[in-house]
Amino acid sequence: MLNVEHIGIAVKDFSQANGLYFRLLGVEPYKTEHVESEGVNTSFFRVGGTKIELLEGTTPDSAISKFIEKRGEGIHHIAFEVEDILKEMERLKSEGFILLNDAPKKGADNKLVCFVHPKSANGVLIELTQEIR
Ligand SMILES: CC[C@@H](C(=O)O)C(=O)SCCNC(=O)CCNC(=O)[C@H](O)C(C)(C)COP(=O)(O)OP(=O)(O)OC[C@H]1O[C@@H](n2cnc3c(N)ncnc32)[C@H](O)[C@@H]1OP(=O)(O)O
Ligand SMILES: [Co+2]
Repeated sequence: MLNVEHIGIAVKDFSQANGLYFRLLGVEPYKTEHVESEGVNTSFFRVGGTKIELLEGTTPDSAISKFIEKRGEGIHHIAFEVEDILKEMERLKSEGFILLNDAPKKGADNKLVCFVHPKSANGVLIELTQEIR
C-alpha cells in the first residue's frame, strides 16, 4: 500500500457539508463528480498529502444512503492507494480478507477501485484505489 489516498465521509446534505468543509479546511473542493454506478455525488478536498471525499447518496438503496440510515453521518471508508490493484486483491484474498468485488471497478477521480468488507477488517470499510494510467 502506498498511502492513504482519501477518507470517505458520508453526508446527508451535500451542499451544507461542502460549505462546512470549505470553512474547515480553507480550500474549495478540486472536483465534484456524480458516480452513477454507486448512486453517489462526491467531492474531493486536498488536505496535506491526502484527500477528504464527501459522499451523498442519490438513491435510497446506495451504500451511502443505507449507511446513513443505519449509523448516521460520519467516516464511511478509508481508501489506500496501490500500485497494482489486481496483485493487491490477490494478496488480500490470500490473507483471508473478504473482497466485495471480483474485479476492479471504475470509481471517482479517474481511479479503479475495489472494496474490502468491514466485517473482515475490524469494522472498517477499506477501499483500494489505483490510478487509471
Ligand atoms: C465514488 C466511488 C468510490 C470512490 O471512488 O471513492 C467510493 O468511495 S463509493 C462509496 C460507496 N460504495 C460502497 O461503499 C461500496 C462498498 N460497500 C458495500 O458493498 C456495502 O455498503 C457493504 C459494506 C457490503 C454493506 O452493505 P449491506 O450488507 O447491504 O448493508 P447493511 O446496511 O445491511 O450492512 C451490513 C453490516 O455492515 C455494516 N456496515 C455497512 N457499511 C459499513 C461501513 N461503511 N463501515 C463499517 N460498517 C459498515 C452495517 O452497519 C451492518 O452491520 P451490522 O448491523 O452489525 O450487521
Ligand atoms: Co472512496
